[in-house]
Amino acid sequence: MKVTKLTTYRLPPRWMFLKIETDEGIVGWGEPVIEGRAKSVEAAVHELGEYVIGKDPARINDIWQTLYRAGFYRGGPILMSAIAGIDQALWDIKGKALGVPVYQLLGGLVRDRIKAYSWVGGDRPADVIDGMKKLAAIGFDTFKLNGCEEMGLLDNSRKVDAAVAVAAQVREAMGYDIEFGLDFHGRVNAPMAKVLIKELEPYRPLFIEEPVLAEQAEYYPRLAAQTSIPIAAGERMFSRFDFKRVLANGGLSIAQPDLSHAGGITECMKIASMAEAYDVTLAPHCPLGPIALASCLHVDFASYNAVLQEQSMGIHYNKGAELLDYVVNKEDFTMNDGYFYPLNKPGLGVEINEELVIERSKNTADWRNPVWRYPDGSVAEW
Ligand SMILES: O=C(O)C(=O)C[C@@H](O)[C@H](O)CO
Ligand SMILES: [Mg+2]
Repeated sequence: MKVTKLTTYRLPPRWMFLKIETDEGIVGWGEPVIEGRAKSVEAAVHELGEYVIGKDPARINDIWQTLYRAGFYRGGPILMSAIAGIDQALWDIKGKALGVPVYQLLGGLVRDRIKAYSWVGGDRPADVIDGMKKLAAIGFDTFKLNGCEEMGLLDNSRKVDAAVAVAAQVREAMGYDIEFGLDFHGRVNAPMAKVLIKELEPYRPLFIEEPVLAEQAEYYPRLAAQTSIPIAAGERMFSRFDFKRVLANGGLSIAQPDLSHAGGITECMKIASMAEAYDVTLAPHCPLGPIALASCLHVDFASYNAVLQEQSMGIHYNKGAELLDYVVNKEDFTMNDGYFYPLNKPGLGVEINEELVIERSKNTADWRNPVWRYPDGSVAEW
């Protein structure tokens, strides 16, 4: 079998799908994207496609290593997201060619279901209680919300109290029947992270995500030493080489590689194994679409240390399309009592409505995240 063509579709809400065709008629789908830099990743996919067209799609490891090493420069969000989408599609092809779901090719099921969590509250989480109650009514008991709005490099008690008040309201309204992670989203710098985490301790969030930016990961062990709240990070780490120093330095309790940013299934399986060696759990980051989610699920069902799966149903970014809009086999993604179950169809197990993808990819908007600024006019981390 040989790869014959790569086609990319940028489409609402802010996703990109990649279709890889072969000379035997088997097609694989991947989801390479960096939210807000889709055109850059699209260009990278087609540059890297030169190393894929004409090759045997079964040789995933050789193709992955070639894509990573052959161009001299490596790593980073753009190239690793392009590799991720190509890798996902190659696994999809391999599973379809052999007639088995990808998790079987990764060693088979290590669990029967994986707990999902849902976002509530949007960019400026004020009233998250209604959202939690609606989702709790359909079985969710685990949520994630932004831990704060803009937080100045040195901010005042009122801003800290406003952030902590949201966590207090959640516990007041929902008690301990639910769990919630707080995503600091990289908005908080190290001095303020120490202050904010200390004030949040009494409300026992399940984890604090990106307490500081990945480029400040040397603070993870220091922050972990001051709190019992588990530290989570990984969406802005793009290979096992980015994770290795963070894991070795300690402080991380939950590794959150993104299957569409960190080199795909091949790389994230290696990251999962590295994390397990350091007694770090796995909770793949996934605010994206169905192919990214399916790739996460196959890794979850083959990785012992997988504990939670993010999914984008109802997420505040999904304007213009929802998680399963382009999926034919929606029923396979049903979340019963807040859990996902294995995708058992051959390959990734996602049947794409290609006609709708082609239609919706025409003239699609090029999503950008908002640019925030502090009161003094300087740019703030979003
Ligand atoms: O889902 C998360 O944990 C996020 O932090 C969302 C962020 O990754 C946006 O997708 C960036 O555009
Ligand atoms: Mg996050």
